Amino acid sequence: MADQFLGFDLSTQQLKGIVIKSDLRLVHEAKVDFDADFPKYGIHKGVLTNPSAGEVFAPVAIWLEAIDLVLQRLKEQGADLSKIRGISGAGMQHGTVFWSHDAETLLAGLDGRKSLVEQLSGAANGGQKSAFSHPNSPNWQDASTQNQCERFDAALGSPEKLAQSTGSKAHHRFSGPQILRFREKFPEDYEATSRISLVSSFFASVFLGKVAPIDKGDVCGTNLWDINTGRWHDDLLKLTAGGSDIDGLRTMLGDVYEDGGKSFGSISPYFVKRYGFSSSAQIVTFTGDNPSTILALPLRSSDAIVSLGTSTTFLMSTTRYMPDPAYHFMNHPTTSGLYMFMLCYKNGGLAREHIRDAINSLTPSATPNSWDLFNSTATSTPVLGQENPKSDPQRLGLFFPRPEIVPNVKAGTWRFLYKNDRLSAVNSANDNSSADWPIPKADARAILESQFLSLRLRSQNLVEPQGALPPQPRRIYMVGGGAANSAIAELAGQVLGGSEGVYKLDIGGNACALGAAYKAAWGVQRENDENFEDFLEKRWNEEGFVKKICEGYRKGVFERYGDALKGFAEMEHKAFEEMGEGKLMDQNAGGKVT
Ligand SMILES: Nc1ncnc2c1ncn2[C@@H]1O[C@H](COP(=O)(O)OP(=O)(O)O)[C@@H](O)[C@H]1O
Ligand SMILES: O=C(CO)[C@@H](O)[C@H](O)COP(=O)(O)O
Repeated sequence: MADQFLGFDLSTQQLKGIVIKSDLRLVHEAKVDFDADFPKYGIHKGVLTNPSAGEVFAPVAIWLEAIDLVLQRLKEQGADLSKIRGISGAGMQHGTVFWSHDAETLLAGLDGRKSLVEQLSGAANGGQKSAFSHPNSPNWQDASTQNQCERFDAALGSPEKLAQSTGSKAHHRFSGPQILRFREKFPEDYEATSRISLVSSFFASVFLGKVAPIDKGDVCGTNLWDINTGRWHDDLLKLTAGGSDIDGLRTMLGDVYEDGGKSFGSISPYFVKRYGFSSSAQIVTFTGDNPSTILALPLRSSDAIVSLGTSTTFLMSTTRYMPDPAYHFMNHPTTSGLYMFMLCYKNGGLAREHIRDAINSLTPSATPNSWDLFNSTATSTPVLGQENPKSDPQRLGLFFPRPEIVPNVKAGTWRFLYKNDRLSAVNSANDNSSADWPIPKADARAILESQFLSLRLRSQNLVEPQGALPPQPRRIYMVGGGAANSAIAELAGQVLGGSEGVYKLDIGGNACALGAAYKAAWGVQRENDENFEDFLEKRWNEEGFVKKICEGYRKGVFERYGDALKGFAEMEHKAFEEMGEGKLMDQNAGGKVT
């Protein structure tokens, strides 16, 4: 019987499941789209919001329903789940799930004749016992914890010190500030909580039939884990637990294991009975979606991944731990001594969609949701909006329909013309078009340039000269929903460079789920102490697995975008002065030109 492995990606808007063989080739894939498949929850783009408090959250019940549905869809496609020897998954970073005191009993006693949601979610079983002390999981887009973040940053003395210890300054979405707010806002629910999971360990728990440990990469998204000592940070636990029951909180969070390929045990009998899994299928540590994505490719130093999902993230794997409040460092999910560098933006796919829709609305015959007009408008607009680079000002904009993470500013749109070291604001109101900045057409190129300039500004100290070329990534790999868009890839190459070019994965639609499936295969099949990189290298098929989309570095163009970084950083400072949250811009966003 040929062994197969199952990988999942539980992201903002979808759950994707893929089956691979031992040679890493894809056999089946299926997905569940939360808005389309579960309209009864009233969600939009996967979440519910309470804008007055900055809250963004998702009912955990949706994810339970999605697990049953995606497995059913895999089976309908002909997947033989009895062949699966290992399962791993990726949960969107950084969400938090609160289990009730009944959780372990309910997880252990799941009946294969009933659905997960019926048995685990109190709301769906007529208010009977629920496995959750709170029905919702704060989503990574949540911005309700500014107060708690300030207390976290202050707890160790400064954002720099917190970043030095935990890999990041305090972030709204991280579990530490979220748990602190949860305890203060819902004290009874906190009392009713037995264990706390991240989305990834919640997801592993369902498959395992008991609450699973948090992964060593994903735990770095809590502001509670000391990366240097490899332990929970007592001072930060104390702040979160309110100075009282630190050991209680430590128990709620559980142990974290060094081995990212560790099996936590065999699959829950629920899945054996209901879907025909083998009872020996192993549940291998589930990690965050970003750490999982870096496992989908044999990343070399100076390679970068740009993930264009609901969020935009920029990922690199590095041996250098250089924490800074501007970005995140996390433990590599499989390999000791390596770290994941990450930048994460809330205003990714949805911000681009706003401009796409505004452009489509100018043409009554345009197909709704089509990217064609957005793409042709972006690529036909000159670099930085300058017909004549010598005389025209640069067009620079920030497009944040949601509060942003980098920089930490409230929602807003800023458009500037930059010339002779001076920024002049134009058209901040979206309906106020002018010849200097025609709205929405000029926005198409400007938003892409803006998103990639921000990545370039903040990653410039991590990239190295490539031969005779200036410092830049070697390869840029595009992943996530937006990787299907060749115009976006083109702009990524123009702004960020990439001495070998811009690439995408050519196997299946989802790097993150592939990374999880590869980790499951490694966890089960590795021989002795074989590390993940060697395991992948042996099976990697460069021609079959990746595809070059376009050139990266373009002489002259790359340098013009380099010149634009100064005005871009000044623009961010202006936006921060107007709408920033928290302390100094340099501490919050690292928007410095070096
Ligand atoms: N052809 C395309 N061009 C640009 N963006 C796209 C395209 N197809 C999908 N997207 C974007 O991908 C986003 C979804 O990304 P995906 O990675 O699938 O989801 P998730 O955030 O749930 O992981 C959508 O919000 C959409 O903006
Ligand atoms: O890291 C973060 C948020 O902290 C994001 O990347 C989320 O993990 C969401 O991922 P997508 O839904 O955009 O794939």
